[in-house]
Amino acid sequence: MSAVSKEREATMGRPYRTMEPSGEPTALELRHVAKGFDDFAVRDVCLSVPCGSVVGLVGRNGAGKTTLMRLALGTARPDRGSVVLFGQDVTAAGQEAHARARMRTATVASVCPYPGYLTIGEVATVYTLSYPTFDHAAFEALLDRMDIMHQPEGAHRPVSAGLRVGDLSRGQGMKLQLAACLATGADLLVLDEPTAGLDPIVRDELLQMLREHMAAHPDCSVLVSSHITGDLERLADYIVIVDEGQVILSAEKDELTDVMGVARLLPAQLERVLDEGIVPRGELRVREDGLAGASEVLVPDRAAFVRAYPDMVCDRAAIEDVMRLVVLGRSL
Ligand SMILES: Nc1ncnc2c1ncn2[C@@H]1O[C@H](COP(=O)(O)OP(=O)(O)OP(=O)(O)O)[C@@H](O)[C@H]1O
Repeated sequence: MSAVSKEREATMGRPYRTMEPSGEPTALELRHVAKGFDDFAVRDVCLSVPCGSVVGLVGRNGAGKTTLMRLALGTARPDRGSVVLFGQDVTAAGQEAHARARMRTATVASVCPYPGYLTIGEVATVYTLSYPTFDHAAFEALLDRMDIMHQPEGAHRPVSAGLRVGDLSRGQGMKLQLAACLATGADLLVLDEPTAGLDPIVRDELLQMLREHMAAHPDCSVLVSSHITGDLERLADYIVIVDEGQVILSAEKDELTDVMGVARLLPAQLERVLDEGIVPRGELRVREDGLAGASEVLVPDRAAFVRAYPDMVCDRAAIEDVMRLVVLGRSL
């Protein structure tokens, strides 16, 4: 049996690389959080959102991303571990403390959660009740910019303030949510697939608004999940990959996209790489791609790999490549 096939038996789904806590201030930390359901469990998750950063959460369907967000927001309670919001352990401090810290967070859900009978004006009123900091003028300016409502000169109220949520398209509903979320002035935004099901133009508008908001509010922090990894490549400072309720990789985004690489190797080439040991053991993630027995190989340092093996093909890694290989590949 070759070294490759012997090693294949091990390691699917094991953590590949996780970051140590850096000691810098955080908006959110999950510390060794566990939560069990009948058929699913979150296991020993550590995750942090440094103040002023965007953390992108990725993973396949059912990996546990929404559950982690619910644990962060206090709509699910951990069985073990703690949730720390703005430096305070809200799990230990109880529900009231969590509710107070919660007022400094705002969310966007993947499906517009407001009842269809509410008008846009009533949505704004609900937000005003929940967030004393809610900025009406900013909300209306954002909606105006997104072509959901506009206020003709001399009119007392915007023409679409009476439009009902149920009459909005999916894209308009997501724009409405994001506008409301940004207008809260919250310190932590938790965005669960905010661009799912939107066309590229609307996605681009939403991402642009979010980037501008981050530029204008440098202390604002964001935890955002998405299956559209290209959006995260444009937005995120850190990437956290989740699988089967576990964090299997957390890293700076630039480390993934600028440092790692994906090599496409024939069996003899892979054997040579393994035999020579230039890449440390356990640092490669390998997956056969079915074409002529070749393998896709995630390498931790593309530049070093290309220097050592100039005859082999090694491309820049996209977040999607890293996720696929870390989740499905074997460690070698
Ligand atoms: N309250 C609950 N009771 C039982 N099971 C639950 C509950 N909440 C979540 N789960 C289970 O947890 C698992 C993870 O779900 P979750 O929504 O967190 O995944 P996800 O990564 O957000 O998935 P997707 O990308 O498809 O949205 C699923 O199997 C789901 O059925």
